Amino acid sequence: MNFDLSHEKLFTYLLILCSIIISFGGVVRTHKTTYRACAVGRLNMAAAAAVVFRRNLFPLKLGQKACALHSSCALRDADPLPQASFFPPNDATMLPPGSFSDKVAFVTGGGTGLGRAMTQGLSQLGATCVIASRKLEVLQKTAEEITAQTGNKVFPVACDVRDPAAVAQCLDQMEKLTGLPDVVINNAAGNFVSPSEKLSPNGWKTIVDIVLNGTAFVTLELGKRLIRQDKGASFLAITTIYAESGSGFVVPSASAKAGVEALYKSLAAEWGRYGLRFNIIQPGPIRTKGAFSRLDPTGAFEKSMIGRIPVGRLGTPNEIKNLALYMSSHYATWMSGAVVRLDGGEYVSMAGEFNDLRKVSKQQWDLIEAMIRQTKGS
Ligand SMILES: CC/C=C\C/C=C\C=C\C(=O)SCCNC(=O)CCNC(=O)[C@H](O)C(C)(C)COP(=O)(O)OP(=O)(O)OC[C@H]1O[C@@H](n2cnc3c(N)ncnc32)[C@H](O)[C@@H]1OP(=O)(O)O
Ligand SMILES: NC(=O)C1=CN([C@@H]2O[C@H](COP(=O)(O)OP(=O)(O)OC[C@H]3O[C@@H](n4cnc5c(N)ncnc54)[C@H](OP(=O)(O)O)[C@@H]3O)[C@@H](O)[C@H]2O)C=CC1
Repeated sequence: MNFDLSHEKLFTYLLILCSIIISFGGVVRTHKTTYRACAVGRLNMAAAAAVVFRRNLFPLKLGQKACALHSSCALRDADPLPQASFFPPNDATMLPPGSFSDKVAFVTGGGTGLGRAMTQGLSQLGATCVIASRKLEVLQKTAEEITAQTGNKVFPVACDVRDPAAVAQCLDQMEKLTGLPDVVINNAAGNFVSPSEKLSPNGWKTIVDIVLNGTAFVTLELGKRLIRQDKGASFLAITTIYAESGSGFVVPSASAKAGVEALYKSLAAEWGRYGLRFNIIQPGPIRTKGAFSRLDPTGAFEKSMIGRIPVGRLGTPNEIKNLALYMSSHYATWMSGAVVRLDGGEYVSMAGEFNDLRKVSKQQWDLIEAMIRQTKGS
């Protein structure tokens, strides 16, 4: 038998062996600690798998091997590009204090990630907020933290937006707590990367139910109630840049987000007469736990993602917050049916036929130019 134990392979086998030993070590310990130790072992296995996966996709250069021994290093955030120093994110809240005084805001998925940042901003500017999603404990923690920070009340309400009856109950609860909202942000979403040939009908349905049906249930139910009470409001939906282009490997999300955009543009046209306006933000990649754990779980793609963003870095939740606050505020009452892309230029950079020519060096350009000039008259 021919064992080809190159340094690379030996290293990988050792890593996996260590992980197995650690997880086995956990199992033979006392009954009470078994679960936690197994979980640690599983995490090590996952980290080892991530390292192996990433190394296969983007082989490490010599001298970087020691880094791969540590899982946190293997999954380390990718660095911004040099030009990012021209474009530092400004996380300060942009609108004047009190911009949302006496306003009520309803944010789905407001307990985490971008939803949390938008809720924090609305609350800081005076709004009373209601945040809704499935995990009440997560919502409660966020609500307590933001309320303590801003002094304005944030109410957590458990709600699975896939269930229209649960949505109606959640809005009943909201009406009792705060009355109907002035600002609605449909931010809740579900997503995962998967080859489409591996998608089950329920996998498809789960994403489309959260993203498209969930947004529709919340928007239609709230819209009807607002119309009945003759109350105006601003609706904002958070979609994504690939709602426009489509994208492989996230096909249910792309399809559902495109549906959300059609829903919002249609209602902007139909329900303006009731004092309701509808707008859309398409964010580019922003590091949140919810998104990155499902869309880049190994960390292998972050560097290439940053590489195609002209601004040279990922976005921040606060950048989305500032845009969302403006679009939801009384400074933007003439804005309806708008789709605003906030992505550091990633969309146009991926779309342009010749944009890869960025990689051509000065010397190569001299050569190319000479070749083109030679064609004169031919
Ligand atoms: C890197 C960033 C760059 C760009 C970002 C651009 C856009 C980002 C868009 C986003 O939306 S990011 C936000 C992501 N956040 C979330 O997804 C949070 C909520 N997600 C969840 O709760 C789960 O991930 C969920 C969506 C799977 C829903 O959880 P639930 O418990 O309701 O579902 P199940 O676990 O029961 O699964 C339902 C169904 O789906 C199949 N499935 C689940 N995961 C996968 C997978 N990875 N691959 C294939 N299929 C999957 C699962 O097997 C079930 O189907 P079956 O019943 O088995 O047929
Ligand atoms: N981060 C990014 O790079 C990008 C994000 N986006 C969009 O931004 C928005 C926020 O994403 P992000 O903050 O990154 O990710 P998160 O995973 O942190 O946010 C998703 C939120 O949706 C809630 N949610 C999921 N399923 C349901 C459900 N059935 N009912 C009610 N709430 C639900 C989750 O709460 P819970 O689990 O408690 O239900 C969670 O708070 C999403 O619309 C996403 O598509 C778009 C482009 C890029």
